[in-house]
Amino acid sequence: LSTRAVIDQALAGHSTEAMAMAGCAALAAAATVLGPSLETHLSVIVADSVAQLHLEPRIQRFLASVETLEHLEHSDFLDRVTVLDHASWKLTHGLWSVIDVVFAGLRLLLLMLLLGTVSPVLLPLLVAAGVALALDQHGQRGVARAETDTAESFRLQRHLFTLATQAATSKEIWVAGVGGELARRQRAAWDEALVRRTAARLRSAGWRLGGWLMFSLCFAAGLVLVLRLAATGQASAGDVVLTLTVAVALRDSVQSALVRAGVALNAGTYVEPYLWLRDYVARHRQTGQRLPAPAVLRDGIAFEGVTFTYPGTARPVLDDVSFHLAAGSVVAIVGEFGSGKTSLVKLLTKFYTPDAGTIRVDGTDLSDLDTEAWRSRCSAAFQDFGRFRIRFAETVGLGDLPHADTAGRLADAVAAADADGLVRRLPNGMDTQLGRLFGGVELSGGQWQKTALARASMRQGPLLFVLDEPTASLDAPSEGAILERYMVRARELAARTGAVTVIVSHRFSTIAGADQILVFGAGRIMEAGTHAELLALGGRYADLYGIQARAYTAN
Ligand SMILES: Nc1ncnc2c1ncn2[C@@H]1O[C@H](COP(=O)(O)OP(=O)(O)OP(=O)(O)O)[C@@H](O)[C@H]1O
Repeated sequence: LSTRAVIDQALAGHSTEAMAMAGCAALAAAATVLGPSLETHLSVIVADSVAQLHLEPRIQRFLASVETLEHLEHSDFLDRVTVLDHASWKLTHGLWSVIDVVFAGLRLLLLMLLLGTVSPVLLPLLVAAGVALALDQHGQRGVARAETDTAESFRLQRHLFTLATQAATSKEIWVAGVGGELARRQRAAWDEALVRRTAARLRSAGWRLGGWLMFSLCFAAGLVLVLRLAATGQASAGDVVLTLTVAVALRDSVQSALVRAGVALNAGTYVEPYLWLRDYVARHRQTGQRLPAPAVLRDGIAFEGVTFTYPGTARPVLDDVSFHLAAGSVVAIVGEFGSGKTSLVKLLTKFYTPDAGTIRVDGTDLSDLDTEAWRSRCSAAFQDFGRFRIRFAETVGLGDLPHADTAGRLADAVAAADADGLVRRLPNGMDTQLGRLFGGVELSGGQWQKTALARASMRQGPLLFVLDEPTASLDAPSEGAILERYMVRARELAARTGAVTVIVSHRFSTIAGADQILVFGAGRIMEAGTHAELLALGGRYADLYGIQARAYTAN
């Protein structure tokens, strides 16, 4: 507007007005340069703080508040988590772009009003710009769909990449010489995802190009019209300059609106999984009032006709299983690989719910107990134990967060896991940072297992103490020392809370002292009794025990 006024006033010989208008034009130009730069800085600051401080912890809290672990088997859940991985910044930045789009729209509207002051015939250009935007958004939606649809291939590619680059797995890959094959599979998974994503992006570019061409043609026609108006004296020289200036600004504005709309729409790719996840968690969070866990166990834990099948599979891994774990007892579970031992432990810790039958804790259905309250009375060391690369004291303290800083508790837990010698060898003792990734000390498999055992020994009053293959990565002297300590600990816990200690093991030497031994086979209990009773029975347990005993003797 100022530019048009400068030209028209100058041509009319009004130099003072022309100077004043030139000043206005300079101010407007300065604002145009400063505004976007300030906005960019502000958007980065806001996106960073919202993403890191609020969104990522929120997504983690979502995931942590699902009652069971069944969701980890659902591919639609995993697809969304894959899309959301590292996406919080993009999501926040994208949402900021929605504000940008609104302002870009207002700017477009203003430009069109300016054109309207030259001739109302130019106004339909706004419709042309709208159509161009709509075509662009249509293309972007296709890209978003392709990203969600190919999330599984993408996940496979990431998984294969991680396998090939992590120290633990790359050793096996190196020795087996399958690096090339894994790279080929990784490439195939990546290609599959990339082909669909690229096709969607090319289609999207086509829609964008088509829309922009259509708009450019309309604008060229408008410009011809203004020139003809000027030729017949119905428009001034200032009008022609205004139309040309707006032409350039309009082109930039439409392009910027398209880009911003693209970013905002891309945020939609992350908004959908985020909202889906939020709804999923709301549906699967524990609802209603549940019963507290008992203070002490008096009767014990009973499985009554329990059947369980993993989600998405057909065959039950536990099939109509019934048994009683007496309060205060040490129960060993043995059986062949894949016979359902760990699955049983997962049901006990409420990671899954049975399809049929009931698990009772002192007569109360486990599903009626408050999940968090029950888990807070469980201690467990799993065979696929976590390797938490933080300070040694912290990795142990995670087992009982309220007492993570209590030196006495930590020391007892370390002693229970026979890890005192390990701590003495660490350069900074309990304060040693673990993991080479963070400049700390890397532990061996057995040493990591000891940290898991120590973590599981932190709680002083569990009702259920689970040791799933507790000594699989340990040498014979450590195994002996640890089992001796855990037997003592089991008796102490039994006296304190009536706790049941469950030991899952393939090593029969580790379980001979148990009060009850359950022998599993194909998801059912084949035999049950004490070591002496089962040997006298001369069945499966006696066979397996005999094989192991002969192997030890031969060694
Ligand atoms: N998350 C899962 N989804 C589907 N099937 C599973 C899952 N976890 C285990 N299974 C299957 O359930 C069966 C029982 O597995 P489980 O881990 O309970 O056996 P296990 O007796 O503990 O075996 P191991 O001695 O090898 O540890 C196996 O056939 C296994 O393939």
